[in-house]
Amino acid sequence: MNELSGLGAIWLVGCGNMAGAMLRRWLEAGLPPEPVTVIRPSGVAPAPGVRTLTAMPQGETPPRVLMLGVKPQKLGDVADAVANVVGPDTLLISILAGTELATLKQRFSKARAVVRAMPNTPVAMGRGVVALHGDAGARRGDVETLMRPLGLVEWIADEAQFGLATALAGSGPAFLFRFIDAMASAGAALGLPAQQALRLAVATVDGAAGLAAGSDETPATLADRVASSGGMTRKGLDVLDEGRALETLLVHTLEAAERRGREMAAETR
Ligand SMILES: NC(=O)C1=CN([C@@H]2O[C@H](COP(=O)(O)OP(=O)(O)OC[C@H]3O[C@@H](n4cnc5c(N)ncnc54)[C@H](O)[C@@H]3O)[C@@H](O)[C@H]2O)C=CC1
Ligand SMILES: O=C(O)[C@@H]1CCC=N1
Repeated sequence: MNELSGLGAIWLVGCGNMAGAMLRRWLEAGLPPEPVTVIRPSGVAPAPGVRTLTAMPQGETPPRVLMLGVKPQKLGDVADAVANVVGPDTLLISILAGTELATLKQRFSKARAVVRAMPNTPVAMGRGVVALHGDAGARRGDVETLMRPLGLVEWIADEAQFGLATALAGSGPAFLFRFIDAMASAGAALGLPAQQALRLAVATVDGAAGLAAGSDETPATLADRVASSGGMTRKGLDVLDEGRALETLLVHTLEAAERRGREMAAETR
């Protein structure tokens, strides 16, 4: 039996881009659709066989797993209905950026365990990242069973670092998409046909990421291997490295995202 099929009833409250990507991957990885209930305003099933409702079911056994997948700004809209359906056997997982564990525990005090999960969109391919924080207790194994098919799973022990992990890995795909665009635009600005530059940029980032992921060498060593002595690449690296230009830009980028996470934590407290 697939490990995912033993998890019991799973309810997803909100199923847009992110929760939808997680669900697609779970189904692909062997989660049967029958135990899944999706609660979403459209009532449109995100996948065949998944029970899809426009409002929280009433009078049913509390789910074993309930995942909150709405925007943080919508937490207040769904919180009372969710609090009414969680039970002492429910593992509550929140993918809301910013919203703190203490806020979730206070709102959903009946839940057996409360965990924050921060996925990113490549989970749709099983090549994402899921950062986790919380007191899963005896349900830790269930959390890991659920998240493992999505990609790299990392527990973040200190919640103070969860916002940074969110900025790096949760928001990270967006920053990399910008990087791909910037590489392509630079190539086009200097004379390559735009579509060809984009194809080259996407394939280069894909291949380089695969090489970094599959290698025991550090990215710095891999970069040195590309940069032949006295060759072209070193001159390009010198531009990125001058005054730590790229690193400084990324520090500012992560800081800005993390700062917004802290604001959202306060807004949902
Ligand atoms: N998009 C991303 O890459 C990531 C998003 N997140 C988190 O995931 C959550 C959702 O983000 P997205 O999927 O991007 O947004 P989204 O807007 O695509 O999804 C939110 C869904 O919630 C539904 N919804 C709104 N009100 C509802 C209600 N009262 N009851 C049930 N469902 C309701 C909407 O119809 C929508 O489908 C956010 O809290 C965000 O912080 C976390 C990690 C990455
Ligand atoms: O932008 C956001 O708030 C969420 C968190 C990580 C990715 N999307």
